[in-house]
Amino acid sequence: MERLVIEGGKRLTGSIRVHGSKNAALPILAAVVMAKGETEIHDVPNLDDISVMLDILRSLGARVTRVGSTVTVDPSSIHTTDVPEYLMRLMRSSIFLMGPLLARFGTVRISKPGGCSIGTRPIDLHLKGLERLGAKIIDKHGFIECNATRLQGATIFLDLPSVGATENLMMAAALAHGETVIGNAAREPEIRDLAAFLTQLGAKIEGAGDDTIVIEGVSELQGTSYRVSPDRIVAGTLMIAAAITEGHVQLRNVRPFDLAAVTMKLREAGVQVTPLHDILEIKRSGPLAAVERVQTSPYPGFPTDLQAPFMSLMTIAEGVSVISETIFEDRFQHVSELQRMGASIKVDFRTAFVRGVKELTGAVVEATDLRAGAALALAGLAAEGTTVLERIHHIDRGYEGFEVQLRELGAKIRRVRETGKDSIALADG
Ligand SMILES: CC(=O)N[C@H]1[C@@H](OP(=O)(O)OP(=O)(O)OC[C@H]2O[C@@H](n3ccc(=O)[nH]c3=O)[C@H](O)[C@@H]2O)O[C@H](CO)[C@@H](O)[C@@H]1O
Ligand SMILES: C=C(OP(=O)(O)O)C(=O)O
Repeated sequence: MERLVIEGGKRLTGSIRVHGSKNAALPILAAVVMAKGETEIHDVPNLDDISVMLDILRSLGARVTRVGSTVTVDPSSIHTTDVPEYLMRLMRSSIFLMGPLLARFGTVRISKPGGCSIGTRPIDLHLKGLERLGAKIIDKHGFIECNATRLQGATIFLDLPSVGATENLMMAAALAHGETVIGNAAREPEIRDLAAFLTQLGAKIEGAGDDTIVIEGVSELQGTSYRVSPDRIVAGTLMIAAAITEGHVQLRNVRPFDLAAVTMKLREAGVQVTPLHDILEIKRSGPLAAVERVQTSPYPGFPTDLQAPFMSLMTIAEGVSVISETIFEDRFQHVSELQRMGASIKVDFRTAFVRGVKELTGAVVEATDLRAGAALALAGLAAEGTTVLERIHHIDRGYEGFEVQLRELGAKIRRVRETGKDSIALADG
C-alpha cells in the first residue's frame, strides 16, 4: 500500500514539461488494432491505464514494445478478439477496443468495463451506435458479443455528446462500408487527436472537433508514426497547483487554447495566466477570490476532470464559490475529505457551495478516484501541517511521476510504502 505524505506551505516555482495525454493515447492505442502494419506512438505517458491497454493488446496477440515514451505495436499477430474480463474491469477505457476489433475482424467479445466510481457510466450510446452501423449485439451475463461481416455507414445522432461513444463510433466507421455521420458528437481536443491519428492511418474523416463528424469508410488502414498531444488535464492540475501555493510556474508542452475555460476561471480568482505559444505561465501574488459560477460541461466548457482540483483551490478563496457538476452524478466524493482538512463546503444535489477558509489543515485523507486524489494532494500542498493521502493508485492512473513533478517545483511531498509494521520512504521530499 502506498501513500503520499505532504508537508504544506511551500510555494511552487520553476518550469515543467507536461506529458502526453492519457485520454488521447488510450483510444489511439486501441485504434492501432485496425492497421495492417506496425505503428509507433510517441509521448505515450507511463501510467497504469496505459499499461493495462498494452496488456490487453498483448493478450490479443499483438506484439508490443515500449522504449521510454514510445510505444510500438504490431497488430499482425492478433489471434483473438476476446478481451479478458480481468483486464476489461481494470479501467473504463477498455471499451475502446470494441469498435476497432469489430470493424477490423468482424467480431468482438468483451465484458462491461470497470473504472473510477464517479457515476453509473452506462455504455448504451456505444452499443446503439454500433447497432446503427449494422452490428448484431448480444448483451448477456455481463458480457457483450458483437458481430458484423462488414459494418455499414449510417447516420447516428447521439443523445448526448459522449466522448467515448464518439471515439468508438468514429473508429468503427473508419473501416465501415460507405458514409457515417455522427451528430451531437463530442468536441473534446482528444477527438481531434484521434481523428488526426486515424487520418494518418488512411481514414477519411471531416469535422472532428465540431458537433457533426463525417467519416467515409475505407477498406484498410496502414501503420504510421504519431505523437500524442499534451495532457490538458495534467496541465490544468499543475496550473491549479501553482495557484493554490501562491506560486510562479511555467508549463511547457501545452495548448493554451484547450485550457481556455480553466484559464478564465483562474483569472476570475485573481491568478495571472500568461500564454506564449506552447507555454503557459501561472503566477499568484495576492489573495484568491471566490468564483461565483463554475459549471462543468462538455468541451469547450469547464472540464469535469478539473472540477475537484478547482474546488480545492476555492476552499481557501475569499467568499463563496458555487461549483456545479453536470456530467457525472457522483463526482463530489472529495468533498468529505476536503472537509476533514477544514474546508467549509455544503452540497445541494449537484452543486457545491464552498465558503473559503483562512487555512486548510493537514489530515489523513483518501483518494476516492483519480481527480479527487489530485485535488486532495493540491489541498495538502496549501494546508498547514502534514497531509497523508491514501489510496494513491487512483492518481497513478492519470499522472506520470505526480509527486516527482511537484517536488521538482519545490513541493515537500514523498511517496511512502507500507510493508507490515514499517513504512519505507520511496524518495525524499
Ligand atoms: C478516457 C477518457 O477520455 N475519459 C474521459 C471521457 O470519459 P467518457 O468517455 O467515459 O465520458 P462520456 O463523455 O462518455 O460521459 C459523459 C456522460 O455521458 C454518459 N454516458 C456516456 C456514454 C453512454 O453510452 N451513455 C451515457 O449515458 C456518462 O454516464 C456521463 O454522464 O470523458 C469524460 C467527460 O469529459 C472525462 O471525464 C473522462 O476523463
Ligand atoms: C474519469 C477519468 O478517466 P476515465 O474515463 O478513464 O475513468 C479522468 O481521466 O478523470
